[in-house]
Order: sequence, then structure tokens, then C-alpha cells
Amino acid sequence: MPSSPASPPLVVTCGEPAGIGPEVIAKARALIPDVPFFVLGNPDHFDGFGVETHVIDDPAQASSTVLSILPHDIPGPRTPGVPDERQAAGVISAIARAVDMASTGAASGIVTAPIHKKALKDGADFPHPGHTEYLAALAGGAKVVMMLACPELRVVPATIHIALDRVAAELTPDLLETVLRVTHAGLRRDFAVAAPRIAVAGLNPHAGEGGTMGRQEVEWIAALVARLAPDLGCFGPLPADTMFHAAARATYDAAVCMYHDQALIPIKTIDFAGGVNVTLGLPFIRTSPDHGTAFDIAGRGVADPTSMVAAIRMARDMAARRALA
Ligand SMILES: NC(=O)C1=CN([C@@H]2O[C@H](COP(=O)(O)OP(=O)(O)OC[C@H]3O[C@@H](n4cnc5c(N)ncnc54)[C@H](O)[C@@H]3O)[C@@H](O)[C@H]2O)C=CC1
Ligand SMILES: NCC(=O)COP(=O)(O)O
Repeated sequence: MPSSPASPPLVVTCGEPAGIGPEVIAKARALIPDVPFFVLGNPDHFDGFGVETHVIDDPAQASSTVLSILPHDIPGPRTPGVPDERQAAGVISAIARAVDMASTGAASGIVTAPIHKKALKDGADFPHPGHTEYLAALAGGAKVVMMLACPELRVVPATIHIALDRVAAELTPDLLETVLRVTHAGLRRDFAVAAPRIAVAGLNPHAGEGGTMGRQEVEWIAALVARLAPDLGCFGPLPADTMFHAAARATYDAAVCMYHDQALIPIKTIDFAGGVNVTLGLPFIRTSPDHGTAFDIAGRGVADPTSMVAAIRMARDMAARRALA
């Protein structure tokens, strides 16, 4: 879906300078000459990737061909694989600045390069476990959902960045209902699915096996899913181990899972290169590649930009669809 010439550009946040973010952003620029975007970051951090760069002072100057960089105060050089605590505050404030731009219409959406959560905690006492939670806070406590999407599968973890031993307590009927409603609305609005079919995973092995391997399914999950089914097209709970093979995937438009790894392991196994992380429920568009900072390969020139390309294309398509709505 091409953006109209009048559409504002996308803003891409640089993410952790020591990671592969700058490299995949630079490589993506060369692969999608049809999408105008600019990066918020330190222009020096984009040297050495063999891509022509252009420092701008206004989003409207963003190019579709050269890498446009709107300077953001992230001091010091980038050292691949080694985060610098002095850069943490700038990495965080770039995300907030991008939100301002998307909220005021200077940018048509945000694409975030990966952050290193521990580096931001160590360097700036970042209180959020990830972009998703930070963006929700910046949006005034919006009820958001993390979705990872690739052509073969969409998954949503109902609980996100929490320790496994907290999942059962934090997975409440209110939370699951909100996740299902936000997922349903997002599928309709941003993925053009007119009548979404949402498969819901069980929490326990075999979806509890009738209460013999865990009680949440029989005590409330099945009843909640049944109550919401007429409105939201949801069904389940299904045993999580058997709901991701090809024939099962064909029966739904998204799988709502109970915790992070239950959702992310199948999609990153099926399509690590092409997966996109999209936050649903925000008043602006946000996508991201599905991978992290990959310190182990940063600086080697081998990072695959496919997921960043897919994230930029998805944000562009979402913006075009919303502009037509
Ligand atoms: N949206 C975000 O900001 C995300 C941030 N992270 C953060 O990234 C950090 C590292 O996380 P990990 O679990 O190690 O995952 P990771 O995705 O950074 O790396 C996992 C493995 O995949 C490889 N890999 C990742 N992306 C690649 C690419 N584009 N091309 C080639 N190989 C690639 C890495 O070299 C590594 O072997 C953590 O701090 C994590 O919280 C992780 C996921 C998303
Ligand atoms: N594993 C996914 C991930 O950590 C991405 O989180 P976020 O930074 O997009 O919230």
C-alpha cells in the first residue's frame, strides 16, 4: 500500500547504539526506497555502513533514498557490543520525542530499533521492562497489547515482560478480556480482518486437561472465552503445544497466549527474519523488528535487516490504511 506523497514520514528511533539497530536501519534504507523515514539519533553512529546520510533539522526534510538523520543528544561514540551508560538517557528520550512527533502529526508512525533493557536500567534507571510498557505510559496509561506478526502467524502474549512465577497471579479475567478486545479491534483496524477469529491458549499443559493439570481453564478461562465469543470471535482455551502447526494456524487470525514465551517461541521459530512487533491500542502507530540488540554480532556487518524492513513497511501500510478510514 503506497503512502501518498503528502503523508508525513515515519520516525525511526535508533535504539541501543551498541547493538545492531543502526546497522539494520542503514541497510533498510537502501532496500525500501519507496518509504520516507528519518532516524532520531547521533549522526556519527550511522557512519561506516556504506549508506549515504543526510542530517536534517525538520521531519519534513526526510528523504526516501538517503538516510535522513534528525540529531538527538546521545553522546559519545558507539562501541559495538558494549553499551555506554552515558547514552541511556538519550536512547529513552528519543522514544519520547518520537511519540511527540507521531502525536502531533509530524510523523505518521514510529518504528523502534531494539533497546537493551538492562543497559537502560543500569544507565538511567529506566523503570519499564520494554518499549510496550513505556509507550503505554507515554500514552497516558493506554490499554495496549503486544502483537508479533509474520505472514504465517500473529501472536499476542496476554502477560508480557514478567517473571514466569508471576504469570498465574497477573493473568486475571479483566486482563484477558482487555487483551482480547484490543486484539480484536487491532485486527479489524490495522490488518483489515473484517471478522477476526482469535484462538486462545490455555495456561497449563493440555489446557489443564479438565482441571487435572491446573485449574484456571475450568475455573474461569473457558467461561470468559465463551462469553466473549459472539462479539470477538474467540475460541478456546486450546492446548498451546498443538495450536501452532500449519493446519491449526489456518483456523485463526491471531493466537492470544498466556505469557511471553508461549507466544514468541512459535513465531520466532517460524519466521525470525520476517517477524514484526506491533503495539496495538496506542493512539499512534508503533512497530519494531522482532529481534533484539544482538551484541554478539554487532559491528560485524552481518545483521539481517529483513525484520526492520518488514517493520517499516507494516508501519507505512498501517498509516496509509488509517488515512483512508
Ligand atoms: N524491541 C526491542 O527493543 C527488543 C529488545 N530486545 C533486547 O535485546 C537484548 C538481546 O536479546 P536476545 O534475547 O539476545 O535476542 P536477540 O534478538 O538480540 O538475539 C538472539 C540471537 O539472534 C541473533 N540475531 C538477532 N537479530 C538478528 C539479525 N537481525 N540478524 C542476524 N542475527 C540476529 C543474535 O545474533 C543472537 O544470536 C535484550 O536486552 C532484550 O531485552 C529483545 C527483543 C526486542
Ligand atoms: N521479546 C519482545 C521484546 O522484548 C520487545 O519488547 P518491546 O521493547 O517492544 O516492549
